[in-house]
Amino acid sequence: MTQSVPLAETSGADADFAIPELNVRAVTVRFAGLVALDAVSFTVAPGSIHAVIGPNGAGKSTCFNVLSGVYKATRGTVHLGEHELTGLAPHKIAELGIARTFQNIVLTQGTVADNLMLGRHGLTKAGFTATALHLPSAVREQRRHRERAREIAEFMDLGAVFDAPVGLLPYGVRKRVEMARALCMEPKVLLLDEPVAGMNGAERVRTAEAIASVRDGLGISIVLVEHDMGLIMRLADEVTVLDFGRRIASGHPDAIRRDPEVIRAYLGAGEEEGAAGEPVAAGLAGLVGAADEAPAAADATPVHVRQENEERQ
Ligand SMILES: Nc1ncnc2c1ncn2[C@@H]1O[C@H](COP(=O)(O)OP(=O)(O)OP(=O)(O)O)[C@@H](O)[C@H]1O
Repeated sequence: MTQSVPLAETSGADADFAIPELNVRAVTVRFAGLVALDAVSFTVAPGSIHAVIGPNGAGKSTCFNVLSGVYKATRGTVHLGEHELTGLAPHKIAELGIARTFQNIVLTQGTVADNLMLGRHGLTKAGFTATALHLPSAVREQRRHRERAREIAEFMDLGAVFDAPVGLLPYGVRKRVEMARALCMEPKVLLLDEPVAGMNGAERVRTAEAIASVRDGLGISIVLVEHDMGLIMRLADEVTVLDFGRRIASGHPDAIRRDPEVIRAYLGAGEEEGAAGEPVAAGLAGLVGAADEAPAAADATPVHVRQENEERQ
């Protein structure tokens, strides 16, 4: 993950590939009587890692589902640059440049190459008949997509397993394949839903490096939902904190981890008064940079995920 690859494989399309701001404005989502998101706003700066965090049930997944078109906002708007995404179908949103990975989907079928080529599907121009008949234009196009998929695999440190069956790879590598598949869509914004959930310490370090490389090497914006606070504090350029569907804080990770309302939301009201705030301050400060060294001891990963991690180690 040290080399850089061009932002887009399309020649002469650089203007189209300028990374725009992602603007979420006053988005509300209601499920019957429940307000899962309550007028939430935030902006993802081009080429930044923007984390959306919050306790269980805060509305993080709902937010992701709105951004990717799985859920429709009851109110509010989402724009990617000049394009309004509000209410568009997921495939339209993907076409406009938003790709996502899922928390619980880990690929097991086919080779790494097969999976990455699935990510190229939306960019393939040759129709079904041309492809089935192996017409020269279709063959050329497939070859070009495969070369690009290999480039992305190498960027994600997957070059050595490009032709390997995904099902035989370790869990952490499969999760990286999933991220590479999303990158094969040539997105402008990558939505990562709990990318290190269920990983052991070494896998987390590798994945954190991969995420940083995507920002630093490709310049793509990343929106990250993750419970691992060490990873968030280390990687994120900006953090939006949700609690009961409301945005309670937004800003640089250093400011977020000292924000009294964030501390209250995570650790419970009243605790920050104990011992001049030291236990709380120490607890949150301990999260910073802790994910890589001692993820189970110091992060805010939910208990069930920690147990999975321990079983894997
Ligand atoms: N499809 C749905 N129908 C009804 N309620 C829903 C639906 N999806 C989410 N909710 C509710 O909306 C609220 C926010 O849920 P959401 O899954 O977005 O939270 P979260 O922050 O992602 O939580 P977690 O960290 O546990 O994944 C919760 O009260 C949840 O029960």
